[in-house]
Amino acid sequence: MTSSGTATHGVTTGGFDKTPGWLDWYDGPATPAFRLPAGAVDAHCHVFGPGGEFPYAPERKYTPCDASAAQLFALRDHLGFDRNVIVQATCHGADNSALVDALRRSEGRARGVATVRRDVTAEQLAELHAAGVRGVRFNFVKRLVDRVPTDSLEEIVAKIAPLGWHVVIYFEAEDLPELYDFFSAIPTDLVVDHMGRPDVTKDVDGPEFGLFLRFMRENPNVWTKVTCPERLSVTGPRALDGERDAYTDVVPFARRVVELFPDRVLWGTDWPHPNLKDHMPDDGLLVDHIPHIATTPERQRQLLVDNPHRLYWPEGE
Ligand SMILES: O=C(O)/C=C(\CC(=O)C(=O)O)C(=O)O
Repeated sequence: MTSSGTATHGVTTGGFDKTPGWLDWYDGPATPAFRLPAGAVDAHCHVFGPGGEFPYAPERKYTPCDASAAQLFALRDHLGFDRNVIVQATCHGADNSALVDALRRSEGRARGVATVRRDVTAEQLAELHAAGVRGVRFNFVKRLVDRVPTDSLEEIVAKIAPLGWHVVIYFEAEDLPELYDFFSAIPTDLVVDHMGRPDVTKDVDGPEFGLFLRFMRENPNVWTKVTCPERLSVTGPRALDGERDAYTDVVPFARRVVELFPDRVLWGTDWPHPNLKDHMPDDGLLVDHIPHIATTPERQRQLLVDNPHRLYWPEGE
C-alpha cells in the first residue's frame, strides 16, 4: 500500500486492500489486428479510484485494483478508440467523483453513466450533465448490490428524463421474467449491459435468450451492449497468447443481436474487467472479437461509431 495517491498497476491505494483473489487488468495488451473505424467508441468501461484520491464506497461488495483515467485513456489510444463511455461501478456507490474527474480530463472525448439516489437534486444532475453524464445505471445483480425499491428508481427516471438521459440496466438473464414489466414501463431509452447476461451453454434459439430478444423486439427504446464475452464464455478460448478468435461460444448470441437490431447495439471493452475469476483478457485480442460478431464494415460502423454517437454525442461534436 502507498500513501502517495498515485495509481500503480496492481495496487490499490489510500488504505484499501483489494478483494482477495482480485485479478488486475492486463498490462501491455496486443495491438489489435482489427482496425477500428474512425470515431470508434469504447462504450462500456470504468475508472476505479485511485483509492487514495477517490475512496471506494463503504457499502461496496468488492475492492478493485485502481484503474485511473490516465490509464484508461492510454488504453483508448493504444487500441485505436476515439472516445469512451465510462460507467459508474458499484464499488464507488453513488459517489460519482472519480467518474466526473475522468470526464473532465477527457476534453469531451468521454461521456458518463452515473449512479444517483432518489434524493438527487436538479442542481446535482445539472452538474453531472455539464461534466458529460448522459445516463444513470440501475444494477440488479445480487452479488453487486442490495436491491433498491422500484418506486425509488421510478422517481429517478422522472428526474433524469427531462435531461434527455437514458437508463442503463444490469441484470442476470434468470431475473428478466420478474423485471420484464418494470423495464418495459421505463419511458426513456434503456441500455442493457452484456445482452442481459445469457447463459451461453443454453440454446441461442431457446426460451431464455428468446425472452431477451422479445424484450428488444417489443420495446424499440431498448438498446444493448454486445459486450463481455470474457465474462459470459464457458468454453473460451480465452483472449490470451495471441488468440484472435476467442470466446467462440458467445459469438452466436452477440451475432444474433447485431443482425436483428443493428441500430441499437453498442460495444465496449469493460476495462478493467472487475470481478473476473478465471483469467484477465488481453484487451487487444478482445478487440479482435468484434469482426466475429459484426461481420461487415457497415455493421461494424453502426456498432462502433454511428450508434454510440447517436446516444452519447447527438449534438454531433
Ligand atoms: O463491469 C461490469 O460491467 C460488471 C461488473 C461490475 C459492475 O458492473 C459494478 O460493480 O457495477 C461485474 O459483473 O462484476
